[in-house]
Parts: sequence; C-alpha cells; structure tokens
Amino acid sequence: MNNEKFSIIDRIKSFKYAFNGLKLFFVNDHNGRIHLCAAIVAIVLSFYLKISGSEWIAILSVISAVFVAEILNSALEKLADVVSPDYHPKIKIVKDLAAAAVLVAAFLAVAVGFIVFIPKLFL
Ligand SMILES: Nc1ncnc2c1ncn2[C@@H]1O[C@H](COP(=O)(O)OP(=O)(O)OP(=O)(O)O)[C@@H](O)[C@H]1O
Repeated sequence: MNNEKFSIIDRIKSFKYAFNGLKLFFVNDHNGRIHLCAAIVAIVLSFYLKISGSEWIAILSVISAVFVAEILNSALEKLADVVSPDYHPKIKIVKDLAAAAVLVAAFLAVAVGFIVFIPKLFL
C-alpha cells in the first residue's frame, strides 16, 4: 500500500498525464487516428438512425473496448521496443498477444455494428 499523503494536486497531475497519453494516441498513433475516424462514423450513424438507449450502450461499449485494447497495445509495443529493440522470440509473443487483444475487440465492434445498423439500414 502507498503511504504517501493524499494530494489533490497529485490526482490532478495524474489526469494531466492520462490526457497527455490520449493526445499521444490520437495525434501520433496511426491506428489511434483510424479508430477515432471509425468511432466518429459509428456515432454519427447512431444519431442519424436514432438508435435506442440499449443500442447506444452497446455501441459506446465496443468503441471503448477497441480504444482500451489499442491504447494498451501501443503502450506494450513502445515498452517492448525499449526493452528489446532487436528481434526476440518472447517479444514477438508479447506483441502478437497484444495485437490479438485489439483484433478480438475489433471483431466484437464489427459484430455489434452489424447487429445494430444493418436491420435499420437495409431491412
Ligand atoms: N523486437 C521484436 N522481436 C520479435 N518480434 C517483433 C519485434 N518487433 C516486432 N515484432 C513482430 O512484428 C509484429 C509487428 O510489430 P510492430 O511493433 O511493428 O507492430 P505493428 O502492429 O506493425 O505496429 P504499429 O501498431 O505501430 O503499426 C509483432 O506483432 C511481432 O510479431
């Protein structure tokens, strides 16, 4: 357990660092920008199709899941690149596993997108 005294300034600083991470992700990371564009398209479509409350929960949940997976994947990639700039079979496993997490979240997002949008668009 951390025995340091609670400090509101430290908590505010933590938020600042976290927002800096978001800025790094959405501005510098190509995948971050692609996922941001996909999320904006999904949200605009959701407003246009007037989806229900539970559909909003599903759409916003999968968008968040993709962002969380991709942010953690990016962080792990950056850490791995520092720890082992040269090829290492264990780093390959770490990076492939992190990429798999993004893939799972992305598949789920596509599936939910189909379930929510396709009937409203084409049926
Ligand atoms: N240092 C390394 N050692 C072993 N394998 C690596 C290493 N760096 C990359 N790889 C392999 O190459 C793949 C792609 O790695 P990379 O870091 O380029 O990820 P990426 O998904 O292409 O990056 P980005 O998300 O920036 O486009 C990894 O999943 C892993 O299989």
